[in-house]
Amino acid sequence: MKYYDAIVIGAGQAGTPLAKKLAGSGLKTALIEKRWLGGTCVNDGCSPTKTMIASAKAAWSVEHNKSLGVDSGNAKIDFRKILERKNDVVKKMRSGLEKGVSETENLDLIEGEASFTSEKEIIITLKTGGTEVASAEMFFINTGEKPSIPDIDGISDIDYLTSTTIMDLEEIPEHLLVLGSGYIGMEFGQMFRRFGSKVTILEPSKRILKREDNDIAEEITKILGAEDVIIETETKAVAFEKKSGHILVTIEKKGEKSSLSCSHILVATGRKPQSEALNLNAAGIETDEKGYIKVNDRLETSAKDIYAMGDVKGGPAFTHISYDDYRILVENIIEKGNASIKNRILPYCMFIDPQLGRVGITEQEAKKQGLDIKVAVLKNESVARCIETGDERGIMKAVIDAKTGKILGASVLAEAGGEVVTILQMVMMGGITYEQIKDCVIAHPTYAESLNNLFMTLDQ
Ligand SMILES: Cc1cc2nc3c(=O)[nH]c(=O)nc-3n(C[C@H](O)[C@H](O)[C@H](O)COP(=O)(O)OP(=O)(O)OC[C@H]3O[C@@H](n4cnc5c(N)ncnc54)[C@H](O)[C@@H]3O)c2cc1C
Ligand SMILES: NC(=O)c1ccc[n+]([C@@H]2O[C@H](COP(=O)([O-])OP(=O)(O)OC[C@H]3O[C@@H](n4cnc5c(N)ncnc54)[C@H](O)[C@@H]3O)[C@@H](O)[C@H]2O)c1
Repeated sequence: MKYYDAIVIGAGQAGTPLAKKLAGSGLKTALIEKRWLGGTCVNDGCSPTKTMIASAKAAWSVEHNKSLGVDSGNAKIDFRKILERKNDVVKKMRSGLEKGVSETENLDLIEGEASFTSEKEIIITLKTGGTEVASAEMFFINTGEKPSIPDIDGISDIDYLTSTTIMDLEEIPEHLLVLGSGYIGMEFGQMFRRFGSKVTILEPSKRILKREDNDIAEEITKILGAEDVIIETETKAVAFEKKSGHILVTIEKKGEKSSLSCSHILVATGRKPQSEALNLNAAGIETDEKGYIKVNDRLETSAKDIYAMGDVKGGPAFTHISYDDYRILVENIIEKGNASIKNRILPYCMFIDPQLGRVGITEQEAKKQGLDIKVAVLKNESVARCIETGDERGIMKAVIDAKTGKILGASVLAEAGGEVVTILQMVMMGGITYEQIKDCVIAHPTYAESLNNLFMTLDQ
């Protein structure tokens, strides 16, 4: 048996930097990873998708540029090159992490799957075969999530794709049917449409992107509709059948059944925690009914000296949240501070084009909470920068506390929406009021300048 001061299970967005930091502080540390360093973000999530989305944007621009007076013919998609570039980006990022970990003193990387045998001990099923037992004073769990596959008649008989396997496809699907209109469904749907696939998105709910405001969802539906992405709401797939060369899907819309044929299916119906293999009961670690590890505001689990970080603890599943969990644990464990995840402002960006940058509360959520709010809304067709660059798609809005004038949340559906919303995030952090932004001198004609105009709408 090997003895450590700290064992980190899962080399995701929190696990890898935390293992390095713990080892750097003098603690004998082990990092256990069953697959690859970098976890979902680097290998299957943010980086590979955003690399491919950049290619899809380039393809779209070829056509769009014609409206700007630049005609470079028709876009020719070299899918092999797109995949090669994506693989190179992933490899480069992953090898940077491998180098960092291997050069860290006091840190052992053990490649295998960890499972608790008691509160202080784990067994690791090694990648190379065999097992190893290790014990530690402290454990940090960062095992992330994996795609959740709905139980639909015939699904196990078809070769459905997930967000992981779709990135290794060597051909562009002729007709991609996407189940689910969350971030994954929307990003891949638009991307493959731009590569030339026919794309149909099925969403059982009344509308797409339930967490977002209705006007934002409607605008996105319009934008994707203009690119011929077919979105069917209140529609679900109820059966699949493999036919020669295609998949026959029985769909149900408001109780009416019909069928459609497609070449590929992407299941993007949500993700579930990777907590089963951990045998959490053996360590007395409590989970919720879905298997997410329960933590308090300091990321402590129900078991003493065992912490959970990132997606596996439930809540918003984003790289920057997992990374912030790492920061909180460093502050509390190494620097003996008292950091908490309470009242953390939540920003995120959905990388459809134009991007949906989001921060804080939505209008629908504010109304649900009965807050006294003002809402500022501006269409991009009246933003100088958008008019000049020839891309007037989208809308921006902010939710404001009616009494204090402070910003509670914002949605920016625009080119560089993720960047513009970050300005509002900093405004929120600084407690700046909307009147101050309205009257702030901002360089003309930038996207940021539209924030003057957004808040001017409240004077009208
Ligand atoms: C297609 C896609 C696109 C995304 N795009 C974005 C984006 O643009 N922006 C954004 O902020 N977020 C994005 N996300 C979400 C983001 O990837 C995750 O929130 C982020 O990676 C944080 O994950 P994590 O640190 O909790 O764990 P992960 O990164 O998932 O890492 C967990 C690691 O633990 C390992 N592991 C699991 N169980 C065990 C075990 N028992 N023993 C040893 N190792 C184990 C896994 O192999 C994995 O390497 C995307 C996700 C997907 C799927
Ligand atoms: N840009 C980003 O930050 C980004 C990008 C991709 C993924 N992510 C992360 O990954 C997580 C998972 O994304 P996701 O899109 O898989 O999940 P999601 O929870 O965002 O969306 C899933 C969608 O599938 C629908 N659905 C459920 N069951 C269905 C069924 N049987 N058939 C059809 N539709 C069904 C749901 O109604 C929902 O709209 C996100 O919550 C996000 O945190 C982030």
